[in-house]
Amino acid sequence: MASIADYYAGKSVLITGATGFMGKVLVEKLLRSCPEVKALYILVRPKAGQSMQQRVSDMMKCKLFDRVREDNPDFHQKIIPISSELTQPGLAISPEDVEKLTACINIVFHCAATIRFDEPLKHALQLNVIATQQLLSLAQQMHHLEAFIHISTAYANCNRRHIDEVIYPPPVEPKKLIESLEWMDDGIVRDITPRLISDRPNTYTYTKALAECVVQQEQGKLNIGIIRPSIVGASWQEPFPGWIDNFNGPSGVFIAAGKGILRTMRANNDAVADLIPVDVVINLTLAAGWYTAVHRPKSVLVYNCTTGGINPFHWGEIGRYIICHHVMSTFKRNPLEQAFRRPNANITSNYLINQYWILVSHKFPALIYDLYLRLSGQKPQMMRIFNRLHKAIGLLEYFSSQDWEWNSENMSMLMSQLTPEDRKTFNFDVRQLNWPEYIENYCIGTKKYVLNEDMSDIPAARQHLRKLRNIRYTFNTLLLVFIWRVFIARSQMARNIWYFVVSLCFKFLSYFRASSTLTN
Ligand SMILES: CCCCCCCCCCCCCCCCCC(=O)SCCNC(=O)CCNC(=O)[C@H](O)C(C)(C)COP(=O)(O)OP(=O)(O)OC[C@H]1O[C@@H](n2cnc3c(N)ncnc32)[C@H](O)[C@@H]1OP(=O)(O)O
Ligand SMILES: NC(=O)C1=CN([C@@H]2O[C@H](COP(=O)(O)OP(=O)(O)OC[C@H]3O[C@@H](n4cnc5c(N)ncnc54)[C@H](OP(=O)(O)O)[C@@H]3O)[C@@H](O)[C@H]2O)C=CC1
Repeated sequence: MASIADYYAGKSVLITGATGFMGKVLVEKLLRSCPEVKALYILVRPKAGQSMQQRVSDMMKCKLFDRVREDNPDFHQKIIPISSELTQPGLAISPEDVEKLTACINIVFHCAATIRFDEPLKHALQLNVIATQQLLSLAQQMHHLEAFIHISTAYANCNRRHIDEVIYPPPVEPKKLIESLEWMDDGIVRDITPRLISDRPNTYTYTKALAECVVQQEQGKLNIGIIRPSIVGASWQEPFPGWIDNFNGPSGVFIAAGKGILRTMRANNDAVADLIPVDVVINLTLAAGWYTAVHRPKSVLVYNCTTGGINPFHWGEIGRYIICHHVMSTFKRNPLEQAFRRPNANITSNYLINQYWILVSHKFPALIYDLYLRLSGQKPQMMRIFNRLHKAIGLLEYFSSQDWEWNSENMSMLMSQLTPEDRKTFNFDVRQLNWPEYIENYCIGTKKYVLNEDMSDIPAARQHLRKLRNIRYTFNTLLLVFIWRVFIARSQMARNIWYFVVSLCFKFLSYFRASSTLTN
């Protein structure tokens, strides 16, 4: 049977979401490990005043593509950007481009989505559901399409505890919801959103569940695979360890902890922290594309792409071993620049303890720092930063406080279908993942690739941490002296204890002085 790289040789691939975190890794891996691929058509929109061309050329300059650039400096010739805004009718693809795509595309990878947890329902529905529907109808017109791979999320059905590799009945018929929301104004939609999403935590997981249902309904004659990754983190091995480019999920938490801002977070110690490295997800996605095209399964195959059932790692372990020994020591060895305080974070499942630490370790220092900023004529900002952090952490806590069990038989089945060579090139065997090492590289990756901090500035960052330690010692000493003074002034007993301790110290001192004079 042809290897994965052989299969992709000469093929034209369509990718949505190629400018995003996972899309970029997908493009890079295809170019590097399937160098004979014919062309990658990527749907891109202009954004933030940048044209489509500008965005794509910026993307190709990214460090992620260093290895590909080394192998083939002309790799950009294989990338063909197609202007598209997925929220528009017909995905806003020009008729000429539609003709081009329908004539040549062999495989589609649909990665684009809004992954914001606080996205208004109408917009999340537009992008995650309606755009998927439109892309499927475009795919139906493609003359040479062999496989359509849809990226979903392992949390699409997070209202269940045990999640099989099946498409569950939708919470509501997607077409009916689309029709109903069409005539409702944004205010009404906002009011009914909590009732609609019901036992799901946000519009993201809700619309991703609806999208899976749409994929099933619109399957027609297409060969479809659905990939459901859990919490996608930095790369494990490829193209180099620790590559990450965003603040989503754990990355933002690690950065906030490394900056000494985040000191406490609520998580269930015994729950599985189902992180999955981005290169694992992409390797599985490419293998699934190959399998779907070659084996043409009759029904949609779903791949739960998770680690919990295979190589579990718990939030408690993160707290005890990783946070204490790795996140903090990693950041102390390779500290982030301009930290607010020395990194030191704890996770707890107890609501009240967490609230206590939020007050003592978040709000109180923020208040003092803002006071200092005000007094020195600057604009206060720390409280605002903490309010945003609390909002973000509040949205993540749903996922760190509960446990899910995913069946991942299709992932194992797919692995068994690969040649030994492909198993190495497209490795998604998470049994080999060493968590402490992975988390360490992840933290360094956030420093290098998200914050773009220079590793040569580490001595200055360490110096800054020492300065923060001295500030803390001075502050704690002053606080102690102040409390003691207040206490002494008010209590005769405290005064007596104080005089007793001082006279004891004097006695010891004179004893040692006398004994040292004797021995001399
Ligand atoms: C203590 C120990 C720790 C132990 C580890 C615990 C880890 C727990 C993690 C649990 C993760 C669970 C994730 C579950 C994932 C489900 C999987 C998926 O399918 S889906 C995938 C998962 N999906 C998600 O994860 C999405 C979740 N995120 C959201 O939904 C939103 O970001 C938000 C609502 C949280 C905040 O919205 P909003 O307030 O509007 O803020 P914006 O976003 O608009 O950002 C504004 C600006 O701030 C910047 N910036 C951001 N963070 C930081 C930072 N830490 N620092 C510095 N800067 C930061 C940002 O770059 C931006 O800059 P610019 O571009 O303007 O220049
Ligand atoms: N990250 C994670 O932890 C997880 C992600 N997933 C799934 O993986 C997929 C990729 O996620 P990820 O890469 O992290 O997400 P990103 O937010 O990094 O990327 C989203 C991509 O979608 C594109 N996009 C968004 N809106 C539009 C639009 N209106 N028109 C055209 N393109 C648009 C973005 O383009 P632009 O650059 O123009 O904004 C970007 O390329 C998603 O389907 C997500 O649900 C699943 C599980 C976990």
